[in-house]
Amino acid sequence: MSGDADPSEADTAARRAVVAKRVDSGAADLTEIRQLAAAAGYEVAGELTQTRTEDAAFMFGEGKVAELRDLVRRTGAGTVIIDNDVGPYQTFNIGGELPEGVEVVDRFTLILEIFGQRANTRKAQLQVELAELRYELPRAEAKASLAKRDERPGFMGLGEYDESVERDIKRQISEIRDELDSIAEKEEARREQRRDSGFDLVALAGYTNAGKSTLMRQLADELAVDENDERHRDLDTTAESQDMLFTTLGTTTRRAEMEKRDVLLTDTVGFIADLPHWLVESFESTLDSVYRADLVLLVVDASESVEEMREKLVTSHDTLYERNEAPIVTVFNKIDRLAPGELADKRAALSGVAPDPVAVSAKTGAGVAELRDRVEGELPEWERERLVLPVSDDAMSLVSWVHDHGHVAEETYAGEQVTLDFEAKPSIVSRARARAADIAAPPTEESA
Ligand SMILES: Nc1nc2c(ncn2[C@@H]2O[C@H](COP(=O)(O)OP(=O)(O)OP(=O)(O)O)[C@@H](O)[C@H]2O)c(=O)[nH]1
Ligand SMILES: [Mg+2]
Repeated sequence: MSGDADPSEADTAARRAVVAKRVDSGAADLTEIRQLAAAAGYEVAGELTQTRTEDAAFMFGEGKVAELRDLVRRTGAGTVIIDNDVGPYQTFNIGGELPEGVEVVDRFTLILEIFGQRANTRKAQLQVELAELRYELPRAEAKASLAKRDERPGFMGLGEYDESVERDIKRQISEIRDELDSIAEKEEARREQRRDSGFDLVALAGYTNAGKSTLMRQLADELAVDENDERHRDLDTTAESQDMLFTTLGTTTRRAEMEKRDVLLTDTVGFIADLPHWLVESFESTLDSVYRADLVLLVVDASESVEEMREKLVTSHDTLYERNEAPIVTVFNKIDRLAPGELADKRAALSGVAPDPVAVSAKTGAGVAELRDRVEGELPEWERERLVLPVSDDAMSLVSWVHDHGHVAEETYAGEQVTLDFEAKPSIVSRARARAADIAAPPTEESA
């Protein structure tokens, strides 16, 4: 290609990619990396796999790298995406063997690229920046120490690296952490406030593409409760959601319609297997709404094979295991895509990792009513209380407060008295009792 190709053509070439993967043994599976590449907006023009032990210099064997170069030439790809943890020197070396200007991207930079494109809130942007810096840090360290020891004079061709680069990265990391901490504190305060108002907090969790956002639309009211909602095209019921990984990056909260309980439902970022710790940690607070929920709905795509479902369930449980405090209900989604009998077989095969799952189709709405019942059944128990109050303005305001924060079974008026029979969270019941006591025997001037 000539150097002065028109920019849009150059752009198309850059988005055309070859995907490659090396495994130590067995056959390399490119399904996921292809999906990730598509999610980042690449067009996959070729693929290459190799089964062998890792080559220190090139990741692949040298012959394979030559094959890769030919494939890149043939397809006119501008990017090579490698589904391995490629070291900084390996990236540099592979790049040196490829036609001029071809970029080498590894699995993690690809995921970061997707996150970067989807980050539409301050928090998500900070998290992406943090992950990028944490990816960069060990590379800057390696470059700095190499430059210092002057072992590889030619290495400076990569750019001038010294310790100030490293120091700068560390300073930026600590600034971003501080800002993320203060965002997390505000979110925690908001969660507590919502709990105090009688809401139960339910979080949707699960592997990316399981159908969490689609299920959210089935369960939620029209009313949005988060200020950044309008930026989530996810929630737009008219938008046809795509079969894509990581469509949701931030979290969104909406009220869900339940029989008795007032539920706030939060949609979250999807899990994915094999993420390096620095990436998981950068997005940790995204999962706070899962860890701190009253109930977690763990959504899995039941149209996948039993093996895939098991692997994803295990990944999800691993992610939840350490920090999660809430009970978990497993939801088998996409049952509209199952053959007769398939659901029963899968239930049986997965009973060890998913005891008693609820089966739904977020698309058709099948099973969603059962899911609502199950959510109400699994939420922490409410307390029952009966209050008898003299009819007054204060009593009426308490009655409407109880309606807002709990479920009133009976409200009867007899003479000058109102009897209120209701259920609510224990904390709500005790506040109602205290207010009722004040109404029955108003505090005197001195004690007020
Ligand atoms: N056939 C069928 N497709 C579904 C169902 N639920 C979701 N989908 C499709 O599955 C794809 C992913 O759905 P999403 O709701 O975006 O998945 P998600 O879990 O929010 O994904 P991330 O936001 O990437 O974590 C979309 O193409 C949906 O239309 C279902 O019950 N049946
Ligand atoms: Mg989603």
